[in-house]
Amino acid sequence: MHIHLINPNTTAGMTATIRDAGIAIAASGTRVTASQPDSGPVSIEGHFDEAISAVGVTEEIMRMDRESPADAYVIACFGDPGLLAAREITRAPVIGIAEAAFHMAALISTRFSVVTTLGRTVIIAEHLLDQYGFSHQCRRVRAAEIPVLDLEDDGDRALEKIIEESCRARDEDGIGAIVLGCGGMANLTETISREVGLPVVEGVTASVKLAEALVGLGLSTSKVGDLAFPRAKTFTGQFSHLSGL
Ligand SMILES: O=C(O)C[C@H]1NC(=O)NC1=O
Repeated sequence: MHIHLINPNTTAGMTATIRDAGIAIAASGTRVTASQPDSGPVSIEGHFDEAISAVGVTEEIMRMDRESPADAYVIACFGDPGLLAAREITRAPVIGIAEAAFHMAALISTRFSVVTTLGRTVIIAEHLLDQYGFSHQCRRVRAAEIPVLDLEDDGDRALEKIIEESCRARDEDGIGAIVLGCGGMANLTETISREVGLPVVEGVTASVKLAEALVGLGLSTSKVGDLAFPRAKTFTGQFSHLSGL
């Protein structure tokens, strides 16, 4: 099977980190590819960045479905930008890394905390916890206070701060697991788990395994109701190419 990972920000180095983590966890019969939009924010650190990146996510899925259809798609940003829109435009399963990580964490612990990047994005994870129905199991969404691209540009310091915040969560939150709140943390799972002494759930790898399960079960996105393909209509301006889809 073919799983395609989409990094919604436009930083190729982070796409490579995401891709390598996906390849490492994939089953022997699974081919993992990855891409990022040509246009959009180099990092996603708030509501505005999320909104802009959602267009790039849907464009990437439409491009792949035209050129090299995947059996499943993963949106590899912890805000799950464009998730439902993406599910409308393809038959393949589409998994957001936050939703996947919450499900996996809930299967191995009764309480978990999330450690993400900047404090201003905490509310985004809190909104998703509420939307997906995991608020009662998540004790707290914490921020290591690192800009997203520090994961690429200042990795050692970023890792140190993520571990520090994860240890505070372990000591203060009464939890059994940690969820990593950024696609760019996809290569840090084992190190953080070893240093903190708790199971660590990371969304990219969780998504790949969930995608394998869905495809293996022969399940795809329902085209009945709200996730049916969009109603054909005229689009104007920079989106005119979407007319009549
Ligand atoms: O929301 C965040 O802090 C993390 C999110 N931003 C990004 O560019 N990739 C992500 O996973």
